[in-house]
Amino acid sequence: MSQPRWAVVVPVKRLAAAKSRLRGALPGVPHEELALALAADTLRAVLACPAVAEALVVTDDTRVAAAARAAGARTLPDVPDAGLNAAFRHGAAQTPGRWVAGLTADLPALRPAELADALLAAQHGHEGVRRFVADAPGGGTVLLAAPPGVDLDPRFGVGSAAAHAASGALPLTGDWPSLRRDVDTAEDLAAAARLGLGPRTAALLAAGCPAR
Ligand SMILES: Nc1nc2c(ncn2[C@@H]2O[C@H](COP(=O)(O)OP(=O)(O)OP(=O)(O)O)[C@@H](O)[C@H]2O)c(=O)[nH]1
Ligand SMILES: C=C(OP(=O)(O)O)C(=O)O
Repeated sequence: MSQPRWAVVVPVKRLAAAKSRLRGALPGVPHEELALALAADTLRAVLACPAVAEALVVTDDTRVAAAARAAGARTLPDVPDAGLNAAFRHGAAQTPGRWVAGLTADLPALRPAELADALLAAQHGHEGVRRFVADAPGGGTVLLAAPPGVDLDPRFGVGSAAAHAASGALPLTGDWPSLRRDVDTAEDLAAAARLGLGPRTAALLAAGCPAR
């Protein structure tokens, strides 16, 4: 049987408001450039992943949308003032009958092979059940996956790993350091740099004064 190929929904907040906890992490680098680089490197890995048929970027940011389309993604505007989970639902609604995953856009060290491995793991073992990958600290979620015909039902936000588990999703337990390494703070950025950053974020780190 050939492997199903996934639709991956990647929401990105407006750059001026995004990644507020990272503001000032790279002195000399405009914050919006850093927020854009994180999303661009995440998307680059998604589009390079052999398990992915389509990336859908949900954003109201014109720079993000232009960069996403140039990279080969489809784009959709946000649901006005509805937040992150509405963005995931909006994207997932465009992919009826498909294997669909929601992924946060703050994974600048993401390796396509780790994403492929996690998506493969999500396809096996538990028919008709949503699966999720917790972030490295364990409280958050980086990936939520649903089989065809199953509502993605995203519960991202503070404590989302527990919220996803409570809603019936099962955790995926693979060792995927680059997938689990979301970047919210300067310390997270330093940890992602130790794993190896994508080119856009790496270039900014080289230009700025990196967090230690
Ligand atoms: N489209 C869209 N994406 C969002 C929204 N809120 C968060 N995101 C994205 O969801 C992902 C995870 O969110 P967070 O880690 O909380 O990122 P954030 O809200 O930009 O960061 P902070 O301001 O530090 O909380 C990031 O890739 C954000 O760009 C939203 O309202 N709409
Ligand atoms: C939105 C989330 O990300 P973070 O906790 O990194 O803000 C989440 O983990 O559900």
